[in-house]
Amino acid sequence: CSKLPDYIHDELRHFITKWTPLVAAYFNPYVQVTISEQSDEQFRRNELFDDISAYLTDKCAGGARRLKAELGKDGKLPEITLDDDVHVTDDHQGARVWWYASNKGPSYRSPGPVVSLFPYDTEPRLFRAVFHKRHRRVMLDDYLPGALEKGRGLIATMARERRLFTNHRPGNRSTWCHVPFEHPATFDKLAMDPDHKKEITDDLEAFMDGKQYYSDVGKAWKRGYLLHGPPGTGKSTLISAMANKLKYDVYDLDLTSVKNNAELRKLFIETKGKSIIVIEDIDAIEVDLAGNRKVADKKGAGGSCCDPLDPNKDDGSKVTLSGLLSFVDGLWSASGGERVIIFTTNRVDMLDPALTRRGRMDMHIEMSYCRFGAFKVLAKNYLKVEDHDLFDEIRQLLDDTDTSPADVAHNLMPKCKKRRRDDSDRSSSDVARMDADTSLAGLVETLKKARRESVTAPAAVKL
Ligand SMILES: Nc1ncnc2c1ncn2[C@@H]1O[C@H](COP(=O)(O)OP(=O)(O)OP(=O)(O)O)[C@@H](O)[C@H]1O
Ligand SMILES: [Mg+2]
Repeated sequence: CSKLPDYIHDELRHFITKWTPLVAAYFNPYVQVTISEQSDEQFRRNELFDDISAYLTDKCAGGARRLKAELGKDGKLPEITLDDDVHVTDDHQGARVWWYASNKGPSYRSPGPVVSLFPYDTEPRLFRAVFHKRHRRVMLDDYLPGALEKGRGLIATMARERRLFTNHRPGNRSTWCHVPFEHPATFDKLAMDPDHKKEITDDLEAFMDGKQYYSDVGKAWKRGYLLHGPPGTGKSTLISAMANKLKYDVYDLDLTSVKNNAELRKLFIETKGKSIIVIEDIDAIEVDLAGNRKVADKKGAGGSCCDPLDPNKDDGSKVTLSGLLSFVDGLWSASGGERVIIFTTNRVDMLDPALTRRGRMDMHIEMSYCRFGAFKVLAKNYLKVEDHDLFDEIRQLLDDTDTSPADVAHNLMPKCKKRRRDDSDRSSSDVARMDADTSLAGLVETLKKARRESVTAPAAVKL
């Protein structure tokens, strides 16, 4: 209507602008239903989008002209989904529906009245069903509910591949991309003090079974863990073991590529339930967060940081500590349902007190240097050895030195491969025993060297 000639006076222009779309809609015989990826009502991902996606993948993919294939879990069978901007048709009781998959937002309109089940606010992906209006009743009352239910059933029964997400910024927009999550870590293989390990697994089990408890006490069904310890002590490995135990997806959030709190909120909203959100090395991004801490101090942790007088105010150009904390245990933390939030750090003492204060994260887990209990797990994993003549000496050396499980594991690994190449004609149990002897002897030497160095190191510092 902006293209109407200038000589048309305002009243007529207003009339045309108001009535043209309505008249066009009246005569358009087609109805559209859109199902957006994002529900703006609940500020969470729209689960119906996933249901319909599963339904269409199963039912309609054969009719699509362009399909998107991603490698399935075993790396062989492709997982087929509709590519963006293609359509497929589906028939139900003599009525035909055209399904469109689109990544375009509000500007993407085709003529006809729109029944929007889940309206959108910012460029979500969406599915759009278009059908003749004489089939309106059968489509809305029968076909669509049936398709959604079938999709939900498919999701429930499908052994869904779990995913590892990370955020990135193609263009000027922050979004998640993913790869299959295939880390083999389990609690059985994790080298740590057995009592400590049991404490963590008990906590996770209580969380998994805690739906009713969380609802009864009026708490959001989420759990926060702060993992701290020196490099190579197994923090990332523990996260993978947790994800495998809970059967959750993992969202590895890189805060350095998040522009501001609004973008952070959008990323959180886009995460699904039954997921672990991880922010690794939180101490490394402390510079930005600490700057904004001054504001959080004034307002109270987790409070607003929009102080117009403060140079560190949330001016929409950065992620602030209070912005982050509002997802950890503020109002936003309840969005999206069952989830775990994990921070990791090498330097817990350097963290902002707002992050470490009591009650902020539900559990602080210290991953420590390798002592004998943890070593026994590694010896079993790598060498299949549960006892050995060198164990007593190794116990003493591990008590005397601060060696990370990663370093111990490194000592148990490479020599095995070397020996196997040299000794292909020996029996496998002989080779395994010799591997163990060599690796453990090598470990003893490494630990002795580390002990010597740790004794001389302080003197060197004084000089
Ligand atoms: N507790 C452990 N149990 C089993 N394996 C471990 C453990 N700690 C370290 N490892 C081994 O060492 C490697 C490095 O460990 P990991 O990446 O989990 O350490 P990290 O604590 O996350 O280190 P960083 O602080 O540098 O991120 C792992 O791939 C794993 O093989
Ligand atoms: Mg790590």
